[in-house]
Amino acid sequence: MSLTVVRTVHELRERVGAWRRAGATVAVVPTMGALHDGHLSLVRTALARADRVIVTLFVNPKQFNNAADLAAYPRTEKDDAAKLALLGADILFAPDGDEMYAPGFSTTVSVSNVSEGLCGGHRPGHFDGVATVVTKLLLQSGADFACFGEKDFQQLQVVRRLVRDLDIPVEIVGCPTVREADGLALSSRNVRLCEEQRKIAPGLAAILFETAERLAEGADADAALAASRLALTEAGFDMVEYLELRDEATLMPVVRPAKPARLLAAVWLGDVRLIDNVGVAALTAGRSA
Ligand SMILES: Nc1ncnc2c1ncn2[C@@H]1O[C@H](COP(=O)(O)OP(=O)(O)OP(=O)(O)O)[C@@H](O)[C@H]1O
Ligand SMILES: CC(C)(CO)[C@@H](O)C(=O)[O-]
Ligand code: BAL
Repeated sequence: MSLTVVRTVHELRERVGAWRRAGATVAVVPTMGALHDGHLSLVRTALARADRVIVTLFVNPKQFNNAADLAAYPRTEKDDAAKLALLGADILFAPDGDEMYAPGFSTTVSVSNVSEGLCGGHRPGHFDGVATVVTKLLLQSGADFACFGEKDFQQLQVVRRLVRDLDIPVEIVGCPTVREADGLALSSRNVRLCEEQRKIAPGLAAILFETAERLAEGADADAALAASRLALTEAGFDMVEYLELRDEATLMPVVRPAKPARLLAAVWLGDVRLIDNVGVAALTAGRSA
């Protein structure tokens, strides 16, 4: 089967309806394009889960709180389609702005609690934009499965929450972060790093993994996080936007990881913002804080 590029919700529904009548299951992978191996790992997971796979490509203006970031976002639809055809995805759904948000569009999906703080605290309106477009993509595709990367960990929890709260009949599949050989999490924004910044960038993952290990061994969280902030600055990052330890499921702040936790960070190199996160094993009863 070859890849079909679909531009309208009407055509998407027609095609999915035909698959359904033939008894096929469907997975969707929402993206903003500029596809790299991180995205492709989501597509592979989707192909393994379902008979048919839709990849969506929409650079969603509602989730950008910074006009320059939106303008600089890479757009490479032709290359993206070629990669997806090679992998065996069935549909690339790439609507234009008016198809997604018809004139007069007035609805916002807003998820509280998990979307507060972290990226939500620093990108006002971002998760309202994400929740609104993801809700639309899930309803438009009617998929049984939807794959999201753990690289955007808070986004994954926001999506899990909205699907539960709105009774959308889809299983959310979280997929592990794909990294470069030096540990840097793949991201469409990495191409904007200059040579010097690219050398500094893997320091983020290295420091997160080291800190996670110290926390799992019972190190004092405040002291460990303060040391890591300093280490990030010394490594050459221009700004540490946040570095926090949160409960893995609720994203509430934690001081001692009695349950599985996540260490999440956002840092800046020049005008490029990088995010990453790693799991922190729960302290066992025998370990002291
Ligand atoms: N390195 C990665 N490993 C696994 N999944 C990823 C990775 N990078 C992105 N994804 C996932 O791909 C999906 C689409 O993400 P998106 O198109 O925003 O790509 P991105 O590389 O994260 O771009 P950005 O520069 O916006 O962060 C999301 O579910 C995201 O979590
Ligand atoms: C989920 C998403 C495609 C919604 O626009 C976007 O936030 C992304 O690419 O992670
Ligand atoms: N990967 C999350 C999309 C964004 O940064 O807007």
